[in-house]
Amino acid sequence: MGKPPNLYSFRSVAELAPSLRTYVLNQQKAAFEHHNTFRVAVSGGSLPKTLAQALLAPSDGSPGDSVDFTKWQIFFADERCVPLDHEDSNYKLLKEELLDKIPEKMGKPNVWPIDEEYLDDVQEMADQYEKNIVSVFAARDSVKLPLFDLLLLGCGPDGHTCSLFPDHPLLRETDAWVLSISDSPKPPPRRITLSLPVVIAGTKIAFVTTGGGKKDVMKKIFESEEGRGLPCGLINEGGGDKVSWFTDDSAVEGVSFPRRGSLM
Ligand SMILES: O=C1O[C@H](COP(=O)(O)O)[C@@H](O)[C@H](O)[C@H]1O
Repeated sequence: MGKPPNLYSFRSVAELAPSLRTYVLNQQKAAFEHHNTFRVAVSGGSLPKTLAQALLAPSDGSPGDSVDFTKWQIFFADERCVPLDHEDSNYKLLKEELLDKIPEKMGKPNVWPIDEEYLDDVQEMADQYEKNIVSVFAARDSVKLPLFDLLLLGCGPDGHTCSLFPDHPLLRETDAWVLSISDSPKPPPRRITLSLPVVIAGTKIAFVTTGGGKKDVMKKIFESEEGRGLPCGLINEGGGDKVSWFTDDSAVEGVSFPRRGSLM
């Protein structure tokens, strides 16, 4: 591995949110300068709530501290194959936590939910979702990684991220960009997910991991060989210092190298 990932720890989610905001806005600025659009992949789970806390906070008025959702393309890093109004839907979660709360003056992002037409065919769902991503970027033949300017990810207590689970054969997939899974160990079993190479190729990758329920897996990921082989560990390994972890103190209790506080 080249340079190690960045690991930032804050006393609370309330203290983490402003730094996550600054980080996301820095990536927004870089992406706008590069291609006048911001291509983001987001996870479900605990992430949308913290993300909303970061992005919906009032601007401090300084140049650069403003979210321009009109130029955001939001995809799902993974999605459960359920209707969009189902309790398990990552889209529903993001909608309720963030999208529905965006004030008019921040503009509306372009959001890419799964197509419910393919709920009965999880592989077709994955293929169609990949086509959607490609449609935003051009024809697949001419599209090269990285697809995303920023991936905003969670980390499950077992070290999974997106719907990439420990020891699952999907971790070895290197061809397709969007994969299907029918045996997810965490319910619901049928899902689609970005592949490991797509995640690792992201321009920037941020994990947001909070709460004492994550401290054992965090210690594993950052301090053991076994943890380095977990999906989150593989992203640390492949992404190096493109990867930043935003955690609260309880999630990294006993982990040896978190830097406390603001990253700026
Ligand atoms: O099932 C999932 O879990 C992960 C982790 O969720 P968290 O609640 O522990 O943060 C999430 O990132 C993923 O999008 C979701 O489908």
